[in-house]
Amino acid sequence: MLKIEVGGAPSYIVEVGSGLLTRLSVPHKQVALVYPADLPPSFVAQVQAALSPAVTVEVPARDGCKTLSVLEGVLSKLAQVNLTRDSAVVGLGGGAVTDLAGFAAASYLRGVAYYPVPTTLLGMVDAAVGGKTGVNLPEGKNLVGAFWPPRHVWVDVDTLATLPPATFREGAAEAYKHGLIANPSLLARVLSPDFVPGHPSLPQTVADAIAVKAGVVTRDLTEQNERAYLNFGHTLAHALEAVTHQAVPHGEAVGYGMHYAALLSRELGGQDLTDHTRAFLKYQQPKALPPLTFEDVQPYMARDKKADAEGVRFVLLHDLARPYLARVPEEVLRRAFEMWRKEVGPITSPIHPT
Ligand SMILES: NC(=O)c1ccc[n+]([C@@H]2O[C@H](COP(=O)([O-])OP(=O)(O)OC[C@H]3O[C@@H](n4cnc5c(N)ncnc54)[C@H](O)[C@@H]3O)[C@@H](O)[C@H]2O)c1
Ligand SMILES: O=C(O)C(=O)C[C@@H](O)[C@H](O)[C@H](O)COP(=O)(O)O
Ligand SMILES: [Zn+2]
Repeated sequence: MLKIEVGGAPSYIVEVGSGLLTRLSVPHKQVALVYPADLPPSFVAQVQAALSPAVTVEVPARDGCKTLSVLEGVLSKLAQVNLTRDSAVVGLGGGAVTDLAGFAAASYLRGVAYYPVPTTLLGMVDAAVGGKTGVNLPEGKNLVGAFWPPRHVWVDVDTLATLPPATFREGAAEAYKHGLIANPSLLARVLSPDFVPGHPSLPQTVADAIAVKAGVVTRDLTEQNERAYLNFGHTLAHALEAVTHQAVPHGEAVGYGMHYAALLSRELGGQDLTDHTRAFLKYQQPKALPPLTFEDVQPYMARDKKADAEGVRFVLLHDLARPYLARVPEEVLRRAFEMWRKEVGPITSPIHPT
């Protein structure tokens, strides 16, 4: 068992290990369990047996659950069973469900305890840790939400066995991102053939990727400065997700967006790290993008949460593990977008391999 402490008030522990689903326990009399409709039923059964939830709420798969109307349905279910303030919400599944369940916990009765149990690689290395919770609007990703840190996180790596390989590779994008912004040793480990469910080295790589995020959110929970670096690649990524109505999944959008951010970084005089982001795209084999112009994505990039009164800011890299925030002149954004668009065409294939 590996344990990572995340600082805060209060601090909490992320446990990484095997067989955790059957051993969950929380110090709350009433628990609400939220999970997606397509989750393997055995996961739900194991958590139900461990926690005896007062209410279980099944929600749509993927970002289909990250809407205000699904949130309303979840909150109503909690109210219908009279869940009290000393209760807890458990979110079991990928990052979409943990974002939704975390926001339900943050807003129900103005806040009850929240426990994520991530079952995707992306949820494990990123979404379940750090307390960003929320839902999407048609206007953009995660535009409504709250910082609501969990009380404890259980990362049961056994659950990755049922994850489709393409979904595993979606999560690899966020682990690779942690490598680029802070721990370059992760880069080769993520691309290694050993980075697969069941391999004995996987828990340590997952824990090291979590440790990057844990360190950042311990120092800057509410994104006053350093936390923005965790958004590397996300300005374009969120635009791709929103403009395609979530046809591009988050992890693939991040793979694409990291390559754009590496091109921008190089255009602004940074080290050329595009071989790294290109290597990641080759590994990830994302779905082909529809034909997109700069004008298609620009309105969504303008709503990025890193924007301030003076405009949008991008996370760029001077070099590996040397991130910074910068405004980028529009002509540079456009030039890099054209380079990116030319490259991602040939890299992608229209049929998503599994
Ligand atoms: N809060 C954060 O800090 C943060 C960080 C990164 C991403 N996110 C959000 O996370 C979401 C993406 O999360 P994701 O990549 O985990 O995708 P996801 O939550 O959409 O899950 C992908 C699919 O896999 C299914 N699934 C989950 N576990 C499974 C398993 N073990 N076996 C088989 N199927 C399984 C899910 O039900 C879903 O259909 C996006 O909404 C993104 O915005 C949030
Ligand atoms: O935790 C963070 O901070 C991140 O930026 C992690 C991202 O991987 C994640 O996608 C997050 O949800 C993006 O946050 P947002 O504030 O840009 O919506
Ligand atoms: Zn992300």
